[in-house]
Amino acid sequence: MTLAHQPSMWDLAEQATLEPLAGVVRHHLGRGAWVDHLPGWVAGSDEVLDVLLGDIGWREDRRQMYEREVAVPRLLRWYPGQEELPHSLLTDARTELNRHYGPELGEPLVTAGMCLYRDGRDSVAWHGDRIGRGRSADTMVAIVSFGSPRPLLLRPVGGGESLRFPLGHGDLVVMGGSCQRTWEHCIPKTTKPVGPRVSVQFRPSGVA
Ligand SMILES: O=C(O)CCC(=O)C(=O)O
Ligand SMILES: [Fe+2]
Repeated sequence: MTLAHQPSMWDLAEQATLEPLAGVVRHHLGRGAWVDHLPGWVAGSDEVLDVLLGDIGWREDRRQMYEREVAVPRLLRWYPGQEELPHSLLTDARTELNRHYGPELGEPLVTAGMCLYRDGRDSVAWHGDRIGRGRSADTMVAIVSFGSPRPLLLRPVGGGESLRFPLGHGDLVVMGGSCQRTWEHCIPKTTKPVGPRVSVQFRPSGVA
């Protein structure tokens, strides 16, 4: 007799699941922007992180910076709507987000953009997701975080005090309303010793 095909207690305990989205809390930022935050949306996220940190086709992007071409300080993986996501939990997450936000958004979240922050030197600078319709129309960007906690900072376009949303393993944050036009967001670098973090961003098609 072999035990090889029996699920162990460990496997059972590690199954990733989604908590009810009803627990999400909305923060109105002003200027028609809001952020929904649900820490611990995904329970048992370790197995999802394991898959995301594997060989799923991460690539380094390069950008022109003045005279020089430099590496963007994070790895990227883009899933157009038709490509199967690397873990079924992520497919379920998109379905649940669409069930919850569909009536308010009026269209589905389709694409999944992923960022891998290898350590505290990786980051994303202040920006709004304004490629496509985010430039001119209200939209939503839903982000699920896996791995080491990193804060998402938001500040009003044109200046003002910044807000800080800690994003830990399994946490959900949704930026909605005018957020991409009237506010900017970033993931700052840190000198603290942090492990890798993967963010999965769901967006409607035509928003990036
Ligand atoms: O990693 C995050 O949570 C944010 C990523 C982001 O803002 C972007 O890729 O547009
Ligand atoms: Fe962004």
